[in-house]
This record gives sequence, structure tokens and C-alpha cells, in this order.
Amino acid sequence: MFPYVVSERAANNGPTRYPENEGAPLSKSRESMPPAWLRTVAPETESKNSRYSYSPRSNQSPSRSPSKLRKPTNYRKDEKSKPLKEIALIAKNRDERRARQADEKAVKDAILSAEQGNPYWEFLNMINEYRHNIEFQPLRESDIVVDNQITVCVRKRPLNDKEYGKKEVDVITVPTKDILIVHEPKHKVDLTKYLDNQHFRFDYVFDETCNNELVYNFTAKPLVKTIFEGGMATCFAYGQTGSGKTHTMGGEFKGKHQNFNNGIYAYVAHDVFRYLQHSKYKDQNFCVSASFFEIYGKLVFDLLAKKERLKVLEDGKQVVQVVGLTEKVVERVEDVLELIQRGSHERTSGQTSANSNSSRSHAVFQIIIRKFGRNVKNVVGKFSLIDLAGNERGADTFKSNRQTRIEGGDINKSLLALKECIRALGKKGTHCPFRGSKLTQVLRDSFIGEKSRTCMIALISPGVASCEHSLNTLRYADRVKELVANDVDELIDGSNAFNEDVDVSSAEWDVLENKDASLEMIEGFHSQAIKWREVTKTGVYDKLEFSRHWRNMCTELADFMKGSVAKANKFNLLLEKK
Ligand SMILES: Nc1ncnc2c1ncn2[C@@H]1O[C@H](COP(=O)(O)OP(=O)(O)OP(=O)(O)O)[C@@H](O)[C@H]1O
Repeated sequence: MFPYVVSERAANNGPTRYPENEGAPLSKSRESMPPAWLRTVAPETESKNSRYSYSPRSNQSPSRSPSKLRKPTNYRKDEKSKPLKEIALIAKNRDERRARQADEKAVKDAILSAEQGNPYWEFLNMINEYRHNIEFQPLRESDIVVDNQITVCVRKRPLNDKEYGKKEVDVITVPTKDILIVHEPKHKVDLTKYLDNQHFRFDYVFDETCNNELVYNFTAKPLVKTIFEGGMATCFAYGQTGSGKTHTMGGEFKGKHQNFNNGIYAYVAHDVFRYLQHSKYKDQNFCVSASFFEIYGKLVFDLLAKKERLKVLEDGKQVVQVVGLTEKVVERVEDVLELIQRGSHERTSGQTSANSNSSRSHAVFQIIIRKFGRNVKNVVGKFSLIDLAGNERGADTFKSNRQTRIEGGDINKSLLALKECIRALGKKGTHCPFRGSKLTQVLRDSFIGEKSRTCMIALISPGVASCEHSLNTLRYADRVKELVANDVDELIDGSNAFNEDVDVSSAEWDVLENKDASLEMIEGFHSQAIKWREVTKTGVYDKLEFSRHWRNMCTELADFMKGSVAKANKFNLLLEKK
């Protein structure tokens, strides 16, 4: 990471230039000392209480403004010293300016030498300064996981070795748990460089320090219970090639080796088997199975049967079947891991990095809960986990190669259909255009029904070279669930909002008012909690009623305190800025 703290001035100015006749900057130690020629003291002026004056006999005569420096004659004592004071002040200001310019130049030189050959060094400088003004409040493990029907979040991966090697600049900032800023480098018509800082808000934003487990806890984990309660759960990984989709879904990579134990597939499997042990489900005759297939264009391949080609059929009741798809019964987490490993190898076998099929196909891993009935095994719920094709493939439809164009078109179509289907799920009663692509057709069940829940993890690469693709990914995710990011400025120091005194006093008013309301809220919660403690102590109580009350109380308190934190944060930032 960038090792210097960049001063505000250094980031805003272009290369330092010195005015003609002023020469090179003075060193900082000479700050506030007048130049040598001004320090030549004439005896007659010294005696008249003037610290510095000009002697016309001196051979260090100044080349500029001699009239200003001529020895005064007919002034009274205090009047005589006035022009000299002015001269001293001018000299002092100039020395300070020179010292400042020297500082700025030193900082820029340091950056330039550290970032030798980096065409983006000025942008890097601006981004660092922008970050310098932010009070970071990233996502923490202890943060509340909100129960959404549709969750849309973004994960930023770290810069990789290749990108460091190319001196790529990280253009993504994650100031809080739900806000992300893209610093897009731009040029004005006069070629001045500037940053277009674009803000986005999502349910959660994971920065480069978050690991797969944390991502899982806020995304797919809350959906596991859905499949035990008769619903469909779906989790998509969306993003450009190399942004971390497979890393997130399948498991972290160490070189070429992938650890299938710490991907979202595996975490879901762990939780499914944990749920099965629960007293509520233990005796329900549930059976768990898994399947793994790949959709490439309009074709479907079975990843658990040597990529056998499969047919997708829809019956009169709009029930979609992938005919002949392998569905293996699994009894332990290890069985699931074995299938994930087998399917993943099948998916990537025979491909080179230059011709990566995996990034041009959607991989669908499903965990299915069935209940044994009389001879039939009815589906109770299904968790579909999808590692989508690289979204830039959809954009590359101008590529000359016909095959690439067709592939790009198919990917584009499926991603657009997917977005519309998820949006339809969110807007109840809206028609779900699932026939728009093979992907949405196969996943039809996921987009219908009150109990269906979906989560989209948009993955982005942080480098400046990926900026355009990252923006496309973010705009897509933003359209899936339009969460407005209009209070972003409140978090970022330096916005105009901070300049007004009136803002500070209104923020203060808000906080003081909220403080009293918070106290009331907490007291109310406290007295209710004590009542429930008495009721539950006996062990004989209405569990359903308690669970509902307790959930509502906690949600209310959490929501209220969330608002309090925002108010306190705004007030604090305004004061610190002041
Ligand atoms: N959060 C992360 N932390 C560390 N490394 C990561 C992270 N995300 C991705 N990577 C690394 O980046 C590389 C590309 O990741 P990955 O293969 O998951 O991308 P992808 O989006 O699935 O690409 P493709 O569409 O080609 O399959 C891998 O080497 C992976 O280890």
C-alpha cells in the first residue's frame, strides 16, 4: 500500500513551479527569516527602532521594487517603520511560500520515485487524500444480519500480485459496511486530471480484508433455514472474470489449489447438516441430496456425470425439469465436499487460462431437501448456489470471432433475464420472465413463491484497469435492488455540508433529542425484558408468543439504535471537521 501521508496541498496542485527571479525554494529551517539582502542593517536605521532595513550602499541591492525600499526621510517615528514592516511581512510571506512549495515538491518527488513509471500516480495521490478524510467504519462480525427476501451485496477482492506488478492503483474505497465508492480517473477538456467519485449503497459491502466465512455469515447463511421451511433459497456470485466468484463460492485458492472447505458451497452444507440435527427436523424423515451442473449458452451439462449433455423440459404446469440430472444422496458434509471437488474439476478440466470455459458458463450447485412420503420423495426446499459466467463476456459482443459473439450474446441475455426475475420476486405479483434464458428457466422455482429468498454477491476487482467493468457490475447489482445512496456525503469529511454552522447546531439538536428518546427506548426494552425473564424462568410458557415478542423487541431496538448511530456519527464528523 502507499506508504506516505499525502498533504492536502500536494494532492491538489500540479507540478511545482517557482516564479521567475525567485530561484529554488529555501529550506524549511529558514522559514520566517528574511532574505540575506534584507538582513543587512544600516546603522542609522537600526538606531531608529527598525529591525531590518535597506542600505543603499550595500552591494546586495535587490533587483526588484527599489522605490519601495528607499530609505524613508520625512516620516514620524512610527510612520517610518510602517513600510519597513510591510517589507518584512512580504519577505516573510515569500519565505513561507517557498518553504511550502519545497514541502510539496518533496512529497511529490517521494511519490514519483516510489511510483516510478506509474501513469496513475496523480490519481493515486488524489485517492489517498480522499481516503485521508474518511472515518472508516467497516463491517464487523458483530453487526446485525438483516432478514431480507432479496439481499444484494458487494465484495471487493484485494489487488493480486499481477496487479501489484503492473503498479495498478486501487480505485475502490469501502468507508462503511454498506457503502462503496469508485474513484474513476477522468480528464477535463484542458487535460486536468480529476476523480469522479461514484457512490453506491448495498445491503452489505465487504472490503478486501473480509474472508469467505464472514461473507457467508451475512449472505447465504440466513437463507439456510428457508429450505427447511418449504422455501427456495438462491445465492448468485456475479462479476467479471477474475473478480473472485469461484474463490467465494467454491473456496479460497492457494496458487492453483482450491480449498473446498471454505467456500460458500461447503458452509451451506455444514449448516444444512447442523439443522438436520435440530430437534425440530430430526424426526422429519428428511433426505439431503446434491447436484452440480453447468449451463453453457443454451446447453446444460452434468458435472457429476462426465459433462453429459442434458435436456431441459417444461410440462403443462410450467414445472421445469432437467432430465437425467444426477442427484446424489449425501449423508455427511464430507460427501458434499467430495461432490463439489469432483464437479469443480470436471468444470475446469482441459481448459487453459487463455481459453477458460469456466468463465463463460454458469455453474449451478444445488442442495435439495426431500421428505420421504409413501414411495415418493417430495421436495421440501432447494438451495441453489450459482457461480455465474464472467459478466464482461456479455459486454464483449463486438469481438470479431463469431463464436465469442454468440457466447457473449447468450451470457448477456441470461444475466438480463436473471436481473428481471429477481426484481419480479421483489415486486410481488409482477410477471417473472423466466423463459428469457436457460439459466432462469432452470431456476424458475427460485423466483416464485412467498418463501423464496435470494442473495446476490457482486464481486469486483479493485484495480484501475477494471474500473469500467466494476462500474458495470455495480450498476447491475444496483438495479437488482435500488438502495439509494444519498446520505453518503454525511460520512465523508470535506463535503460542503460541513461548512455551515447551522448544520452543526441542527445535528446537535438531533443528537440531544435522540439521546432522551434512546433512554426511553432502552428503559422500555429493559422493563419488557425483565417481565419476559420472569415468564420464561418457569420453563412453562408460550414459546411461540415469546419468540415473536422477543424478535420484535430486539428488531425495534436495533432499528432505533441504528438511527441513533447515524445521528451521533453525523454530529461527531461535523465537530471534528470544525
Ligand atoms: N477475496 C479474495 N482474496 C484473495 N484472493 C482472491 C479473492 N478473490 C479472488 N481472489 C483470487 O483472484 C483470482 C481469481 O479469482 P476467481 O477464479 O475466483 O475469479 P472468478 O471471478 O471466478 O473468475 P472466472 O470468471 O474466470 O471463473 C484467484 O487466484 C483467487 O484466489
